[in-house]
Amino acid sequence: MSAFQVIGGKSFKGELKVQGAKNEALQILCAVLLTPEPVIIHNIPQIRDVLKLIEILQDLGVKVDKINSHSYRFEARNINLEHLETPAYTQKASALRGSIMILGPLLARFGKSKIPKPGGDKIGRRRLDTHFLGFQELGAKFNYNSKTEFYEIDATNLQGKYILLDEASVTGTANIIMAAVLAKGTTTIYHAACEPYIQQLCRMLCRMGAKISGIGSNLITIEGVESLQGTEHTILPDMIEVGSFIGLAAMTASEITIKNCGIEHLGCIPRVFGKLGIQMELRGDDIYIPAQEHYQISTFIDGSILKVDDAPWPGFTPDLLSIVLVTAIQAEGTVLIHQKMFESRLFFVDKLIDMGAQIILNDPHRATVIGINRKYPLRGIKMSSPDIRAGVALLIAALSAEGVSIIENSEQIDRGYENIDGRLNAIGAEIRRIS
Ligand SMILES: CC(=O)N[C@H]1[C@@H](OP(=O)(O)OP(=O)(O)OC[C@H]2O[C@@H](n3ccc(=O)[nH]c3=O)[C@H](O)[C@@H]2O)O[C@H](CO)[C@@H](O)[C@@H]1O
Ligand SMILES: C=C(OP(=O)(O)O)C(=O)O
Repeated sequence: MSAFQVIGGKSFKGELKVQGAKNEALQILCAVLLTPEPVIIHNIPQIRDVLKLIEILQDLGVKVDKINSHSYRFEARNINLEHLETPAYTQKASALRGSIMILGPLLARFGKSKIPKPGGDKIGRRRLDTHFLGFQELGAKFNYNSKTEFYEIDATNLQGKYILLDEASVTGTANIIMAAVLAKGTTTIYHAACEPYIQQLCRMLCRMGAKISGIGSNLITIEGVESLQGTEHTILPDMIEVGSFIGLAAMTASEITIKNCGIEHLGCIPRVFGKLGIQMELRGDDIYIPAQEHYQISTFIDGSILKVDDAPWPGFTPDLLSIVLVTAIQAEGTVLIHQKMFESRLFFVDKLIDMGAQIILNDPHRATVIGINRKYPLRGIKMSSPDIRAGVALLIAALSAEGVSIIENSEQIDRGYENIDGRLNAIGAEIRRIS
């Protein structure tokens, strides 16, 4: 287990370049399985989850060539489905959440697939019903082996259909789209997730020859085609990283320019951080954040306490609530954070309270932050990162705190943030990897 040692209490100045989006990369990488032709992908973040998924593809027989630091060429011509029966597959596929999205493409192209219970953040129950109910609607047979904890699907002939999704699941929508592009006839998916990364997946599939309409809405129509061809695709900047850097700048009173943010794809993210009183200037595709000693949380129009909650896109992403929460600690004012989607994502506030933050955990879904308005700094402590976003929230808290903090289980942070220590140290942070 590795750890970060953080010497906090400093402000930074400089530029941070946003990496390619983790959650888009996981979808796009799975889509290379849909064609025997080469697919070139640019802006692939070099993070643990993505590199693990690339390994799984390689193990399945995909030819992978690294073109440069963030671009790869994939060719899924010879796929070895027997690999799905090996212990190596079980071990690797159960290590991350995104592996679930190889199911749709394998089902579409080869008529069968299986996967162990996927991993990912331990942030509460994460059901997969939407994925399998969708595959079943397309005519697949589904079996869950509770002994081996394997989900298995089989289909000789996928047939397009009207599908009303159980919930607007992001990976569920991606999986069903990828199964439907090669199905016979027309599939209509209603209550589809519609975030920018799903839009990116659809656009890439259309370049490969798929026929998809309704992109960007929650009603997607897909006319199945016989086969797909190769393409070239560039992954968008990671919106969760953009939000994380906005929070970091505010908490540490730093002057930071966040480069290449993909502003048009950020939805309400800048506005939500704006409600915490953080000033931002949009400069082309960059966000400039001046050093701010003081930022004040706004209230609702009637003067009542601000609430920030998550919702499927275009609502506010649940992945940034931990960052909003930590950022509010040094603001003036009060905010209620309501994490509706996940049950166990707010427990990390215990550590923030140990550091001196004024937070009440109302229940597993809600926490009230009473901003301390820099009356005193947080103090460094030893803690452990429970998930990617709580990990980064703790890192932000540690960078703002007086003294030394240790963040154990820093692999969690590496799952989603590329060389975070190197990039933050380059603008003045003091983060050291220890084991
Ligand atoms: C690899 C990947 O892309 N992971 C993201 C993906 O996970 P993932 O696709 O696994 O998440 P889902 O969209 O399926 O659902 C997330 C959670 O929200 C609940 N839910 C979902 C939709 C809804 O309308 N109501 C509701 O309560 C689900 O039951 C589940 O507990 O989307 C999540 C929600 O944006 C993000 O946190 C994850 O980072
Ligand atoms: C919850 C997340 O990831 P995953 O779905 O991969 O666990 C996340 O990126 O915040």
